Amino acid sequence: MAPEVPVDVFTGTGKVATLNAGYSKRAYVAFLAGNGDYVKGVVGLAKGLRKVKSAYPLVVAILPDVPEEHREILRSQGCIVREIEPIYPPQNQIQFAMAYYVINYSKLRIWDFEEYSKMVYLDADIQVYENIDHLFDAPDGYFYAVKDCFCEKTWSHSPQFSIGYCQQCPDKVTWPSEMGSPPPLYFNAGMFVFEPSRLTYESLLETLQITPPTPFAEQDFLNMFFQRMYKPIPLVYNLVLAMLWRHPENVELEKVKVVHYCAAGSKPWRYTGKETNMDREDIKMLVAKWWDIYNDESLDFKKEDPAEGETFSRPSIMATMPEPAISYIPAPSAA
Ligand SMILES: O=c1ccn([C@@H]2O[C@H](COP(=O)(O)OP(=O)(O)O[C@H]3O[C@H](CO)[C@H](O)[C@H](O)[C@H]3O)[C@@H](O)[C@H]2O)c(=O)[nH]1
Ligand SMILES: O[C@H]1[C@H](O)[C@@H](O)[C@H](O)[C@@H](O)[C@H]1O
Ligand SMILES: [Mn+2]
Repeated sequence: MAPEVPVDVFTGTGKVATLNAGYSKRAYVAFLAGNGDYVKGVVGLAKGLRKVKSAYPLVVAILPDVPEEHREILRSQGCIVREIEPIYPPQNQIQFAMAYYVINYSKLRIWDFEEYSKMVYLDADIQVYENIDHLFDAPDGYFYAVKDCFCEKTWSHSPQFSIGYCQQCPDKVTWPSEMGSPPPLYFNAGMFVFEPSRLTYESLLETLQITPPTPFAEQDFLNMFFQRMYKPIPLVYNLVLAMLWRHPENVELEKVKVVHYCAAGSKPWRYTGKETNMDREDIKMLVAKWWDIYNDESLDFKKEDPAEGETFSRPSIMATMPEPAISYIPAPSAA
């Protein structure tokens, strides 16, 4: 039997392992496609990680269609920019929404980043408000992520939604026995802890080629692939905003460490306040909080900043290293 995850790993009270010998083998990783405004999300994230004094660098896996100007912005914010090749869905499966699938499946390339032993993946529309470096100390051999919520319209294609079942409150509407066994736990793939590995990477790509695309693209795929290794972690590590109005009884907002601006209309850099639920006070507060970090010039990366010592000088050195030359086929526009 695999060992249980020690509870204290997720309390966040433990010491941050800054001078850990394995330090250089740990990193956060985000993903960027296209020439649009998601680059703002990654910049915000880089500054947010700096604000909470994260000891580990932020690697950004980018598709070839990210313009040089945006790559430069990322480097100037201390990010390690790594170009990846696009991953296409299995042939003949998809006539429409191709860009959507290419964007999302390409994320699987991060399993190939074998120079890191452990990584924490974060979507560009995520912000980190408290240090989460202790997640790297979680035992190896598992896939850690936060359970998703099935209550938003984005889930209307699913049997869960059709009967009003959500794993966030599994006793409210119980799973009817005539529908078979209840669905396995399902995570949101905007944040997860994983171990890059060439073997896993190859198996992911191979399996993808025989897996028909489904509405939540790589999120559905990863849920299937890692079903048996999946360990849920507390929702403070990825607050999917819809939790605020769908399951307020499960949320203690002041304890939340990581916010995922994934609800329709909630991306801070596109926020207008007009969409459903976007006029809520908690949402306005969280959007303002994101902008405070984004606009805070004191959080801009300073190459020569000695105050941060070993833990920050290393990312700066790596950030100035040339990218490895990788050949690629052009990606479709991510618009
Ligand atoms: O034009 C784009 C679109 C997306 N992205 C990247 O792709 C990520 C996923 O897109 P969103 O964050 O907009 O989408 P959601 O949060 O609604 O996505 C959720 O569902 C997706 C699949 O449906 C993925 O699984 C994603 O990780 C999960 O959080 C972004 O954060 C960003 O890193 C870009 O770089 N450019
Ligand atoms: O990844 C998706 C997406 O982010 C949606 O916005 C959200 O409603 C879903 O719960 C999630 O699974
Ligand atoms: Mn997202």
